[in-house]
Amino acid sequence: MSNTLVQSDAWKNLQQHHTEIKDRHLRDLFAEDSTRGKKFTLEAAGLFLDYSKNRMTGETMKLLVALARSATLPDRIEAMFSGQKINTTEDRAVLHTALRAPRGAEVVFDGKNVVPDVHEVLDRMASFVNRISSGEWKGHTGKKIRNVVNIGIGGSDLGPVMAYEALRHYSNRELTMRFVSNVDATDFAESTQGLDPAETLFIVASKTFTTQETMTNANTARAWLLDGLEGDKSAVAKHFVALSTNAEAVRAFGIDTDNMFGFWDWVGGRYSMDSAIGLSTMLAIGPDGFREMLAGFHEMDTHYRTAPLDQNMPVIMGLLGLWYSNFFGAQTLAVLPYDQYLSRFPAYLQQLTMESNGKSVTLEGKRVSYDTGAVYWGEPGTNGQHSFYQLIHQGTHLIPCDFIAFANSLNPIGDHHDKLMANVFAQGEALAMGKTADQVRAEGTSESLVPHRVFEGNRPSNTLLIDKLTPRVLGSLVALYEHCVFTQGVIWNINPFDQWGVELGKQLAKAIIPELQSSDVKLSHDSSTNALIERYRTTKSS
Ligand SMILES: O=P(O)(O)OC[C@H]1O[C@](O)(CO)[C@@H](O)[C@@H]1O
Repeated sequence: MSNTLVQSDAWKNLQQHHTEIKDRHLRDLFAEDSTRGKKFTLEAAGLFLDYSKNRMTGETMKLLVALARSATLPDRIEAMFSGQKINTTEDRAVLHTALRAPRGAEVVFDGKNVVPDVHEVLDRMASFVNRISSGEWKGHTGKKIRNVVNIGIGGSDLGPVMAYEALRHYSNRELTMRFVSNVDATDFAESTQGLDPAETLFIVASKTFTTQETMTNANTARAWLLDGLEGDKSAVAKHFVALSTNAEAVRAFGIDTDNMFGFWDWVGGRYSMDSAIGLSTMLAIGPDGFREMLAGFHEMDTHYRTAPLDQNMPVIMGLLGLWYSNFFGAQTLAVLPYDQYLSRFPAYLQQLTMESNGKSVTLEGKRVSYDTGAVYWGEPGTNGQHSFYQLIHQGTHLIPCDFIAFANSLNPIGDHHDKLMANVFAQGEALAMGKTADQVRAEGTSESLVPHRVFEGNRPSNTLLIDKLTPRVLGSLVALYEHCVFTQGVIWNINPFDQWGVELGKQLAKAIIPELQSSDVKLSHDSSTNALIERYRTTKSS
């Protein structure tokens, strides 16, 4: 068991401070300091953060920053940016930040500047995108490509889908974009419904090019294409491209490596939406839009690398998240974007945060004696308000919230946007300030209903208030959360860049497939799994 963190002075100071602050109400903290709403704010890379509605004071922030310092966060940040092999369990560097380094920058890994390679792939992607959108690249029968289907899962799907949805306003509406991820055939069947194979391009996105779901869907796609094009195998070359680090497997699948866009093992799957994995994003918003997005990422990277810890947005958000997880016992964190275009942002963040920080051993392999990554979840506002906000306002769990809102709507129709924004401001205020029994009584509420209508308040939130959703802002926003995750991972002394936790299920599923396909195979699982498999065998129709 590793107790090093909880035995540190910085941790103990926070524990002591927590006993002093835990019962203080945000109402009082705001009443005591009229400048609070301006004091605890920060601007970086096009984002404005108001973190004043958190259960903290200036002293809390000092102690949290001291904890980050005692975990040598600045050194760890530098180790990541400079390409040290900080993903120790996989013996890899972690250089997603090099994917957005500007042309001409230098990021040396294994004695080689990787930035020219990054831009070489970006340039090839741009030229491919231009050929598709101009119609120069034609399908096998000479038709223009009008449909793009991205096949991938996890980091090879969630980032691309999220970015496509987020940047739809900027996208080429002549291209129909679909995304297939689940091994459930329904996903493939519904996503290809109504598409003409002669006008359809499949992007097979897989870092390893071995993932069961993706390879199954890619094989089904190939059969679907050939079926629609009279079985002519040479059609594959015009209708399939691959995004991968595994050229050999791409070739073995039958995709010409000329039609492959590569990346490197120093890019983790959930950190790859700005690599070749972003080809669907580039097809949607064009090469210039994609470069703008990369510039946003880079701006946030530079801020994270250079700003002092107490002025550093990812550090502050990471520390506040940790403050609630480790000192208030919060288990989850809600991400609530008040923008329909960010409807998939919470799902994207789930992989980023939970696959990264869902760990229970330290870098040295010892069981941690403290909680690590929180459960991230959310829905776009105002839909969530009519669903689960009840629990956030009046339930027994403390759920810190991140509100994400934009001053300008990309679809300014009537007074929708003022109403949307009134709601996000109201939610933050209601959560923090609540409504006392006296206030409820003053409204003439009968005494028996008073307890039901009281809002305790003192429920924390951050508000990111951004000018407008653009490709650049999306880049900054994603980088903000990436670095937030890293900040927490460093303090918890875990590895945010491996994902061994997904392996066991994969392994067992592989072994179960033949057991489902032949009743002759003897079952040797636990009695529940055996019985379920037996029931499946007898119930399935073919
Ligand atoms: O891109 P690949 O290699 O198909 O992997 C897909 C996803 O599978 C995982 O390895 C495990 O779920 C993720 O980390 C990754 O994003």
